[in-house]
Amino acid sequence: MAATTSTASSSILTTKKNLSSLSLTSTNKLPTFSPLYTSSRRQRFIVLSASLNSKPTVLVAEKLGEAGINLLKDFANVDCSYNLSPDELCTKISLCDALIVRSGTKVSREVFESSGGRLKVVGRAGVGIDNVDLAAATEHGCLVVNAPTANTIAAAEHGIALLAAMARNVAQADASLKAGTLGKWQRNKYVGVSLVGKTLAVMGFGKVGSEVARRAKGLGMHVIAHDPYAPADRARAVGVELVSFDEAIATADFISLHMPLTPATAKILNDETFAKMKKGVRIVNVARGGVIDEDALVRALDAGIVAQAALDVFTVEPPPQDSKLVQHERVTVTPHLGASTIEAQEGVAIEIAEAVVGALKGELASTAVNAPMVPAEVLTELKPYVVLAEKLGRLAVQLVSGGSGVKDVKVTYASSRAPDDLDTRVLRAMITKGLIEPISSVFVNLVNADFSAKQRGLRLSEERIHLDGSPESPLDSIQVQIANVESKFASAISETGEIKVEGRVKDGIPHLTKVGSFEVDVSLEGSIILCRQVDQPGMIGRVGSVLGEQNVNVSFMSVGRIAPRKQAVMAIGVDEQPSKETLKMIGDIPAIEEFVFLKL
Ligand SMILES: NC(=O)c1ccc[n+]([C@@H]2O[C@H](COP(=O)([O-])OP(=O)(O)OC[C@H]3O[C@@H](n4cnc5c(N)ncnc54)[C@H](O)[C@@H]3O)[C@@H](O)[C@H]2O)c1
Ligand SMILES: O=C(O)[C@H](O)COP(=O)(O)O
Repeated sequence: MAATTSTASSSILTTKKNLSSLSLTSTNKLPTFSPLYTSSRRQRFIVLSASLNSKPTVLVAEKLGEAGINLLKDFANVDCSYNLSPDELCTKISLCDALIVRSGTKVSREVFESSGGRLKVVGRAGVGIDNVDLAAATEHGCLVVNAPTANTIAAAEHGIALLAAMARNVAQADASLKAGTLGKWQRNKYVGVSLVGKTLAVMGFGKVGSEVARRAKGLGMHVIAHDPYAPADRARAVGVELVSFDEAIATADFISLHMPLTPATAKILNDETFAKMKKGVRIVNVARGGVIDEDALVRALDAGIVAQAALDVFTVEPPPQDSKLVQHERVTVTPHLGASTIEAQEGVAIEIAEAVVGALKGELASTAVNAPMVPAEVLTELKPYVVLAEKLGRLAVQLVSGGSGVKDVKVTYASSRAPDDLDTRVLRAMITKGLIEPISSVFVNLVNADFSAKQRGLRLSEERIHLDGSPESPLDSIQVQIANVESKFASAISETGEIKVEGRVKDGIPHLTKVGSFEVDVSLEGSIILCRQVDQPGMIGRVGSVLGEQNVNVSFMSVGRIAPRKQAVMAIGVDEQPSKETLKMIGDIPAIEEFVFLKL
């Protein structure tokens, strides 16, 4: 097994890679829904341990399409409670496993804190997740999923509708004509501007922005776009030139906003940027109100820099009745209707219901927002290694003697695969779970593993050893070492002074293959007793008969020794937890120098 040691070690604290999702494992605190790991041969990544008739509860806090509600009802108890106050939401949430919202509900830190750990998934029936406190969700191990595609066309169509309506004063002329006895036939007042040949700057060339661009080109407009992250080939495919922010705003006759609201985009249109625009520019916003400084927009309208604006979204929704912006004669407004078509709402409802049900079942969510997506085929391949990783973490931490804080953990993956071909994020998260859960009441899952480690001051570094050989299986072995601690089983300390456990997957079953410097081979099912003894005939029989007499079923036994008749470590897999008396009887066998019982 010629090995070339390579690749960087990465710290769990400093890595930029997000954690991968998403085992919805839980503590036993949940009365209705409690997915747990199983160590049976028919192992699934996640199983639901709730009794068959106890369904999870999903709170739908804003109107959701019928098809989505029906999908949810097939799997869960569904509570449709619309227009809850923040306090009512916080009260209800402690009884819910999942929450579904649109943009009208603030899912604040208080909501996660009030859930008492029961809330496992927040589903945003739409794109924007700026109303969900993502940091709080992650800290509470709550997965956030959205429905990013089903309302794209509706939003793009609404953008085009506002663009055309604004250019031709449709809303203003309509209001004027209908204004009761004062209604006027004002043909001269509402002369508009043409779209054809005008330059439209699409700010944010993502899903909605590119669909708006496509449609605007169909209207004969010259379309440019600004998006620092958009690939050039996507823009080329639509026939759009990507330009800088300053060029976009300085050359556009029309500006259409399609970026998310982030700290970088908040109030991106402000006094300074309005001043750089062409006099008479027209602005459409179907993205988020917060990307415009609304007071600055009123000033720019009054100064004649901005001729007109058409807004579907506002910093505060609904905006105040007396908002100067909403009441402005040259501003067209709609109450956040971008996604509100029958078709889009049915689509969004189905998309989010499927994502939430999938997440509650413990399946991978492809629309996870606060956890990276791991392709299903990668996860399928890694499944037994995921179990191995968690169990090695559990074993290693149980070997630490009480009082010594676990801070420095090194994980070594030996693999014939190239580093780029092996995504270890899931494994790292599961080792973290294994390390933390046996010594705390914290519930660790793939969403909050990095955060939980950081909170406890746990530094986990990773190293890859590249092996020669066929890269057919993803990993040869995983080794977990805990430095700067003492062990309650001295033989677990390696030559270099760390607690060391190593494991492999054999025929799909995780095995413990090394403890300290001793080679062992015991399948990681049930629990394990490790004994150190002076190697001599009859030891297996003696320990085996104590366990047999006490009705403890032995599933596996293996002895690793330095040399014949020298010290040896015996690893015994047991199905049941031996009583204290049984363990004492093992300890009393004269040749046994030390032993430890470890729960998997
Ligand atoms: N009014 C509505 O009802 C409605 C409906 C759907 C979407 N939206 C909103 O529209 C926006 C776009 O949605 P989407 O589905 O196209 O999202 P998307 O993620 O597909 O696209 C957003 C694009 O913005 C780009 N971007 C990020 N920062 C930027 C910056 N500083 N400058 C320029 N571009 C930047 C991203 O690279 C991305 O390409 C979101 O804010 C979403 O919430 C509103
Ligand atoms: O981000 C979105 O998906 C849109 O703003 C739609 O929001 P809504 O679901 O509240 O209509």
